[in-house]
Amino acid sequence: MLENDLTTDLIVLESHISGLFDSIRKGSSMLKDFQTFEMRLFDQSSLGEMIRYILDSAKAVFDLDQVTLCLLDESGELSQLLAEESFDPAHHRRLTLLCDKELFSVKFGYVLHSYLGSFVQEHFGHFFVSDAIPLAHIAIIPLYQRGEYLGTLNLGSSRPGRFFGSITDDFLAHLSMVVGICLENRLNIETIRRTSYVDTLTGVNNRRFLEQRIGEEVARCQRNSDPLTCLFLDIDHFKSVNDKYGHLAGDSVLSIVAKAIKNQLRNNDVLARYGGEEFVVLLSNIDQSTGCEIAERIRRNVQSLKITFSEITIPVTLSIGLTTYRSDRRDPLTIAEAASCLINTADSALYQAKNNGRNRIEYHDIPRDRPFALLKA
Ligand SMILES: Nc1nc2c(ncn2[C@@H]2O[C@H](COP(=O)(O)OP(=O)(O)OP(=O)(O)O)[C@@H](O)[C@H]2O)c(=O)[nH]1
Repeated sequence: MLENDLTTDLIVLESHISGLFDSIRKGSSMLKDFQTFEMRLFDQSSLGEMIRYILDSAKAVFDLDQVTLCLLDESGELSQLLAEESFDPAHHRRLTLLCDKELFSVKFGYVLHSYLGSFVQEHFGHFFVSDAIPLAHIAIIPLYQRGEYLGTLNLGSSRPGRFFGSITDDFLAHLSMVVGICLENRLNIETIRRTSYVDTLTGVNNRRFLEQRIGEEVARCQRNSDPLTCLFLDIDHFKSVNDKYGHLAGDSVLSIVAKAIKNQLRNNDVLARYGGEEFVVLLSNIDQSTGCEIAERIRRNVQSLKITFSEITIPVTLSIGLTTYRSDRRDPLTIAEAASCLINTADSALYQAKNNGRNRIEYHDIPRDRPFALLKA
């Protein structure tokens, strides 16, 4: 009798131990998956990739039926950064961006603590996509970074009781922290990258950006045998604007002229402040005659600007030099040579426009020989 009882106890104990080992194995395999997820998350090279990775991979790694993200985007910065990557949030239903803090608060409520529990459509429906697998249990985890509320990460499972227990609480708190840090870190990197290419006074791109993009534009033009037109633009007698009206007035003129030039261009054209009162424009797939029309349109538009500073009207004109590059398959220039050619030839055309009286455009052909080695200093 006693022997039977002992045997039964032993079997129960063995089964407990085996269950315990199972949970340890499961826990350790989950920990490993989570570490891999974390490492890959840190490794994503753009904001769009990171969001895609969270939405797609978290679902598989944590064996879930739905993962969604709701992010607060008050300044519109997130939308803009994603647009630059051609990531259209409208095509990603599991990502919600809300720019209105009030609306975020009304629609989502400020989720200050994680919610782990049953899915109730009327309360939590807006956090998830409705036409997917029906959800039974959900975790809504707030994302913070340095006290700033970023939004929520929302996990859904069709299994009742999927998110349960103190280990889950700790795990979700850790997940929330990691996702929050990664998102903010990526946002900071993208913001620094963007601002390092933007001229702070005029808001257009700077010379560093041009030097990077010109190679890409030349390569594209060589690949597709398309023309590439380059405009070199310089405000006439700008020194006397500063001398007569003051440096602040000069700054204002620079900024207004930059915007006026930009308004005459397509979205994908490159406009950069090259330095001082000089700007460079790259028009991809634009030939000489259309390039001259665009340059003339810019010149006329700037001449007709009514720029006032402290109630004084400041007359402003531009001189523009331009050139068009077409790659020659028989004697192709290297990308660096073609880039130098474009800038130097447009600059020499600008020099002629200045000599010929200013407030005019001049076109120069790219020279046939190869005299150019460096970008204009
Ligand atoms: N206000 C202001 N002035 C600047 C800035 N950068 C350069 N300048 C001024 O731009 C002026 C350029 O003068 P110049 O190169 O002599 O040319 P210009 O007077 O425009 O004469 P032309 O080009 O020959 O028509 C200089 O006085 C610079 O100090 C800036 O960011 N703000």
